[in-house]
Amino acid sequence: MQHKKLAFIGAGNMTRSIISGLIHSGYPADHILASNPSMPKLEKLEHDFGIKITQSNDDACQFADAIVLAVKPQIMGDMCAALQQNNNLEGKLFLSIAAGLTVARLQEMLGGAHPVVRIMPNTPSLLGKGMSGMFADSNVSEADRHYVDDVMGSVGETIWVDNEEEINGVIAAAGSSPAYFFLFLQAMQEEAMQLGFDKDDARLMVQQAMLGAAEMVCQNPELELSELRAQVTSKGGTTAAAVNTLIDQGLEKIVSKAMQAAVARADEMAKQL
Ligand SMILES: NC(=O)C1=CN([C@@H]2O[C@H](COP(=O)(O)OP(=O)(O)OC[C@H]3O[C@@H](n4cnc5c(N)ncnc54)[C@H](O)[C@@H]3O)[C@@H](O)[C@H]2O)C=CC1
Ligand SMILES: O=C(O)[C@@H]1CCC=N1
Repeated sequence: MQHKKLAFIGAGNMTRSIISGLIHSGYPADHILASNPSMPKLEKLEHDFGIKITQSNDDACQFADAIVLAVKPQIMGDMCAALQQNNNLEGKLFLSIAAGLTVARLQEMLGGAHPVVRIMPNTPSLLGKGMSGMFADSNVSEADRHYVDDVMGSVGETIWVDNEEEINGVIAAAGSSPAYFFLFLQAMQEEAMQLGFDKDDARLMVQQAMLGAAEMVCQNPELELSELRAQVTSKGGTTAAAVNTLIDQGLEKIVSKAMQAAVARADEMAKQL
């Protein structure tokens, strides 16, 4: 992997996840810098990964060849305005992980047609099990696309989309979706407790079932998901009773509506921000 000087502006959950992956894949710590207004998260990053830290976004900008914009979408405008006012941004590559901010909007915020890659990662990146969907602006070079693919590949799987609107689909399918699974597990844990198990046993059962199911999905790419389901479902048995209830109660429609709501919210954020 190419080792550009890489700065993260905003040292929150996603920044920590990506830095952790980079360090574990051998990216030199002295080529990574994170900036944040307050010190505690920075100090933890410095302690855990040996990276450089600063409370000044301008210092971060001056250090870097590539800059990850990793603040909440709502504060991106003010942050970028200060960045472009105080620094020469020519020649820098920008990576944005903010939901709902288009490349055009980001370039407006940065005050020029700088090369921007939009990335939609997810929190399992923290464990190296992330999923990132990416879109590159037309003025991002092939070498820089490879670089960004390597960066995000250090924390999980990557795909590229050709049309920027598809990033909102990535949000629905991967960025937000860990939360859907957590909700499903939470509902299962609660019902297992109703069935008489204590909280810990209830959690152990549902989490282990999900882990095993996920592994089966990943290790059998040639099998359709419906086939894996069929393998558990004995005719006239207990699984059929449960799965038919989920289908009859409209699970598939609910999932579809939930994902559409995520896309709609991303569209709405793109108009507001
Ligand atoms: N959490 C998630 O599952 C995902 C988050 N994202 C995106 O990642 C971005 C960051 O999200 P998180 O890491 O979850 O948020 P977070 O709240 O954990 O981190 C944001 C950090 O930015 C810092 N910050 C605030 N103002 C700043 C400024 N002016 N300059 C520098 N740093 C500043 C905050 O102190 C905080 O440490 C967001 O834009 C979000 O849309 C994208 C995909 C998944
Ligand atoms: O909820 C959000 O807006 C962000 C983007 C995807 C996951 N978290």
